Amino acid sequence: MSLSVKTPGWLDWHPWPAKPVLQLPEGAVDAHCHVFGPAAEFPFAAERKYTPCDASKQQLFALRDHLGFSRNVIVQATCHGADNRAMVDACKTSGGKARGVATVRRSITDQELQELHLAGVRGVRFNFVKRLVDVTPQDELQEIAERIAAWGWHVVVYFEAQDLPELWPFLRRLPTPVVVDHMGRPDVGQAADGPEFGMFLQLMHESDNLWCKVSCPERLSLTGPQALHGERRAYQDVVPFARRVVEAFPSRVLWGTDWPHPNLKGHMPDDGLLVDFIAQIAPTPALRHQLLVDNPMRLYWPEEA
Ligand SMILES: O=C(O)c1cc(C(=O)O)oc(=O)c1
Repeated sequence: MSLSVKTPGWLDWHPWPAKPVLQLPEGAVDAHCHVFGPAAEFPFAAERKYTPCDASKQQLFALRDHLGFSRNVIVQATCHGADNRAMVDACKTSGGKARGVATVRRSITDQELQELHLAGVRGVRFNFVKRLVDVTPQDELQEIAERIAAWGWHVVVYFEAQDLPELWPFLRRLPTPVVVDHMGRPDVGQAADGPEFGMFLQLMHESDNLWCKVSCPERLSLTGPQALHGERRAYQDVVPFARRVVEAFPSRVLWGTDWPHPNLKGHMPDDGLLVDFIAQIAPTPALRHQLLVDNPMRLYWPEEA
């Protein structure tokens, strides 16, 4: 795969997002976003499944300020494999306003883990989405989870709803807090109170250590409307799913923009309108304070929470 040729159909992040109408609470955290490269400085991994556009830390921090967030949690994107340099560089130069989630292999040394911790990393990501990665065997992941538990870190998992039954025992065994990306990617064509999403909610009920990112409506939505052209009540079909989780587990939910939105080919949302989506899923100031401030601070800046 060539270094600089974007994957066909790739949509670049929105260049001039609206100002959100929703006033975010003081200290709000964008708890899921990425940096891509820039490729000239931080080349993408040889084993990547897609080649994105560049999305630098400066561009991420400008978006943070524009949208009204105070901090970022930068999640290692799969296009960088287990080379965490771009994410680490962004965390280190953020003036304490960014923390990170890394991808590591079992060969990582204790000293490397310590360096990641000092840079601001507080979690590792395990990815089970086959279009994004060659999935790592569970025994290797378990070993990594046990090592990072000693650092007080947590595990972030990305999987698709149909894989939950198979992953269930593994998720239950993890010794750390476990954060599920993008609600475990439910099929929102099914009912929010139907069996598929019910299984995910049951896992949350049974596992006090399980957290959920109620993010990525733009990926999950089938019928929109899209967060574009001033639409401030976007992705109506995702609302019942996210709202259920927020209301049932208000102290174990996180939200993030997912900027720069890897692998979107249908439409690229306006991030300002995406922030306004939050008002639909966390309708009260108290719920929004938990979602955007209290919860991410407990997980990523516990010394300040
Ligand atoms: O659904 C995706 O394509 C996607 C990809 C990545 C990544 O490549 O890291 O991260 C995400 O949060 C979502």
